[in-house]
Order: sequence, then C-alpha cells, then structure tokens
Amino acid sequence: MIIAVDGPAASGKGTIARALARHYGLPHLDTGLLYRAVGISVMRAGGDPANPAHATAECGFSEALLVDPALKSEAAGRAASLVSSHPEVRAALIRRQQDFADQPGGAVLDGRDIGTVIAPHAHAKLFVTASAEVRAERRHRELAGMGLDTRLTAVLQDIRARDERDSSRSAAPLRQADDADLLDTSQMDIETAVQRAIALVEARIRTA
Ligand SMILES: Nc1ncnc2c1ncn2[C@@H]1O[C@H](COP(=O)(O)OP(=O)(O)OP(=O)(O)O)[C@@H](O)[C@H]1O
Ligand SMILES: Nc1ccn([C@@H]2O[C@H](COP(=O)(O)O)[C@@H](O)[C@H]2O)c(=O)n1
Repeated sequence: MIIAVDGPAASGKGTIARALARHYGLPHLDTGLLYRAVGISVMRAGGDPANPAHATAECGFSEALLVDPALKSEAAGRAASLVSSHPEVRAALIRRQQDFADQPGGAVLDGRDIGTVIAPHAHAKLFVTASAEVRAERRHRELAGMGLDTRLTAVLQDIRARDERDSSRSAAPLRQADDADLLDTSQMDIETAVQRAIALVEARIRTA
C-alpha cells in the first residue's frame, strides 16, 4: 500500500506520516529532506539557492547529509523552498522518490507533490493542513525546544512566504490532489490527528 501525505510547512504531515508508517509497518520517506539537502549544499558552496544552475549542481549530495541536524534549521527550509521551484532540481530528485514509493510492500511518503506527481496512483492520499497561525505556534515551540531563540512573528512570516512560494510555483505546486482527503488539524492534538488519519486511510482501503 502506498500512502501519500502532502501539506504546507509545519502542518504536522511528517508526524502523521511517521505514525502511519509505524501503524502499517511501512517504510517512510520525508521528501522535504531531499530538497533541504540540496538547499544547504548550495549555501555551503557559497551559491544562491534561487539560481537554477547553482541548485542543479548540488543534486548529487552525499547520503550522510540526510541525517545532518542542520537540515532541520529554518535556513535550510527557506533554501529548500527556493531550490525546489527549479524544474531541473525536481527532475533530478523524482526517480529516487518514485522508486521509494513503488518498492514491494509499499511505503509512506510526505511532501508537497506526492499525491499529484510522485505517486498519483497512491492507495490513500491525505492533505494535512492547519491555519498559518497554528502552524507558526507549533514550529516556534519546536524551535524553542531545540534551544533556538526565534520570534513567533518571524516564524509566521516565514511560513506565509513558504506557503506562497510553494503554492504559486509552476513546477509541481503544493495543492490538494482531487482524490485526497483533507485533514485540518488546527483544532486537534497529535493523538487525535493520527487517529483521524488512520480512519481516513482505512475508509479508502475499504472502498478500494
Ligand atoms: N496536531 C498537532 N498538535 C500539536 N502539535 C503538533 C501537531 N502536529 C504536529 N505537531 C508539532 O508541530 C511541529 C511540526 O510538525 P511536523 O514536523 O510533523 O510538520 P511538517 O508538516 O512535517 O513540517 P515540515 O514543514 O518541516 O515538513 C512538530 O513539533 C510537531 O510535534
Ligand atoms: N515533495 C516536496 C517536499 C518539499 N518540497 C520543498 O522543500 C521545502 C522543505 O520541505 P519541508 O517539508 O521539509 O518543510 C518546502 O518548503 C518545499 O518548497 C517540495 O517542493 N516538494
């Protein structure tokens, strides 16, 4: 079974995707990490993430980078959002994601274009969202827990900028697939959101 989980920044899609993977015993891929790895590689090389040639040159990053804690930083998220708008970068990363989705037994992937581009044939698709204010509060709390001193207003501004960039780009923009179930977690704690996600997947399996 392939489960596609898409949604905007800090919506909780990764938390839900990991929980679904545990529940169904499936491997999980956080596809945002791939774009973050390209973004941070460009920055470390002194390049400009908005420059397609600089970004494309860093698509062959080392596997070790995928576990670098620096990928979790807001700077890496911002750079990822810039490099991900280049069609050449998306083309360089697509095969890896599709192979992961299509492995025997299935998989859970989360990102922005899993249900629309990477695995349009997924058996269940969730579009996880929450208001920008709620997402900013969650991300702010997460950063504070990591010992990072950020202002809530700056986090909210960054989330809004990323929403705008990710939704308006021409290459694989963030959007809900026509056959995806919407899960707005603004008023849900993690446990409730995960239980709701499992119920939505179960309903899709039953009607398949
Ligand atoms: N329903 C929820 N209620 C409260 N906090 C939540 C909820 N869902 C997720 N969180 C918290 O919000 C933060 C962001 O969640 P998560 O990393 O899953 O989001 P994401 O959409 O995968 O983000 P990214 O943009 O990095 O891909 C985490 O600290 C997580 O624990
Ligand atoms: N399938 C994807 C996944 C991510 N992106 C871009 O990467 C940025 C970082 O993603 P996170 O999920 O780790 O926050 C994100 O803002 C997107 O621009 C993507 O384009 N497609």
